[in-house]
Amino acid sequence: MMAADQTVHEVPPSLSAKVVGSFAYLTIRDRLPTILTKVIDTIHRNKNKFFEEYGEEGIHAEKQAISLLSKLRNELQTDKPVLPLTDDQQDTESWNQYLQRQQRLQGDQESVSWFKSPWLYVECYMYRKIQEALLLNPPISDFDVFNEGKTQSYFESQRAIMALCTYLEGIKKNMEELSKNQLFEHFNKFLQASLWGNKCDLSISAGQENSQKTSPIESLSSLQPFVLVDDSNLVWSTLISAQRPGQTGMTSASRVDIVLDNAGFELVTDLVLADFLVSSGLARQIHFHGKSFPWFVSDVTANDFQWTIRQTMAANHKWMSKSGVQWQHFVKEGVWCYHDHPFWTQPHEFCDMAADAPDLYASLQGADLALFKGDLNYRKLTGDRDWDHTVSFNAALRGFGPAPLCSLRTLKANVQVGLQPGQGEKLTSNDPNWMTSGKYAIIQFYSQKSE
Ligand SMILES: O=P(O)(O)OC[C@H]1O[C@](O)(CO)[C@@H](O)[C@@H]1O
Ligand SMILES: [Mn+2]
Repeated sequence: MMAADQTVHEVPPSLSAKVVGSFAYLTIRDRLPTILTKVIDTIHRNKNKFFEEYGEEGIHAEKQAISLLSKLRNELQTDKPVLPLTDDQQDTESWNQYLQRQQRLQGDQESVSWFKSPWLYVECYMYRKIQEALLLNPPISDFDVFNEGKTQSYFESQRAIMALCTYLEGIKKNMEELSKNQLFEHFNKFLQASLWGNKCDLSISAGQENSQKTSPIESLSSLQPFVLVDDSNLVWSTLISAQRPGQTGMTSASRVDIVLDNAGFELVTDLVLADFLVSSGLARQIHFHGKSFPWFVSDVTANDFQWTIRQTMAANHKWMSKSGVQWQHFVKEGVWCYHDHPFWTQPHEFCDMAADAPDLYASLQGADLALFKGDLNYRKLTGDRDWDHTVSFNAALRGFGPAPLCSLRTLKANVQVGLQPGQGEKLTSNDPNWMTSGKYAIIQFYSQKSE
């Protein structure tokens, strides 16, 4: 495949639990069953709530859902074949077609199964199966099994959220007087705060509490050495080059899309960044992309998005509530829009988006910049494959590039490209878990325009 660097790259195999002892193997053997057990426990703990709301039907649904999830956990732990979905949802057919595609790719020697098939596929499949177990048991179909963890992560990050909103409102007070360099300084701080906000996902911790305790802005400089790729200058110049001459000097016409990741503290860092981009005139509109159902323990759904804004508005803290009111206003005025296309809760590599979700690809082409938050999005951007670390980001994207894009990711899975020769080896000698600990991060940019 031809890449900007003209190097021909063999497309490596998908990461999978076939490699015994690998992070994929340990995730499927240990963390996914733990997450399923916590889901079963959460449904059981809400038995009385279901009875109060739905009577005997609620109890019956609880029992049915738990038996489906126990069966799923057993199938996972005994490496049974992956089965087609049986609920009648908008995406059911597409999921079952993807299963057939995996079976064709794998050949009919062995069935598509938890420990033999691509990690990305089976991990995404588990979260879709959790949704199926609920959808097949109305009236508890829209019960969010991960809600408690997400709201807890928000409440346990209060001090960090107060610090961030205070810093933001302080900047916005005299935004007019800021020089371009000062604007760039603050932009960088908000971009990095959004980056490190990604440390707080609840999948890597198998649902264990993982909120932000330290002051997000003050800790940025001490975290800088852990940023392995820093293309923030390219992100800045993309925003600046989207400026258009207006009546009163340069005004922004740019649309920035943020493909969200986790709720709780991370979402607040994304909303603060989005507020700064609009209030500073660096962007005219922000399009947020969330998940259409509870996903990967802590990923943002529409409920989480609205709840977080309402909760911030209602906070007993002057600058938090001021920020929340502003965010509600942005949503009302259409300056901020929220979308949740079903493609984001499917297992596809993003290089398949143009073919499998052309409407979403076309929508992203309307952006001047697309920010992809988190580890799972990076796995999908790079196809979750065993690339050599020095392969270029562009090559690993395999043609995906609807708009200038940037991944803001803390490393929590063993795929990383676009490093300098020897950089990966040096990291491995210092810290064998550098790719999965969440200690390191990247700000990695790509634009077809820069080819
Ligand atoms: O919320 P994020 O940053 O996408 O992280 C998701 C985590 O879940 C994983 O799938 C591992 O279970 C990894 O991708 C990552 O560790
Ligand atoms: Mn996530």
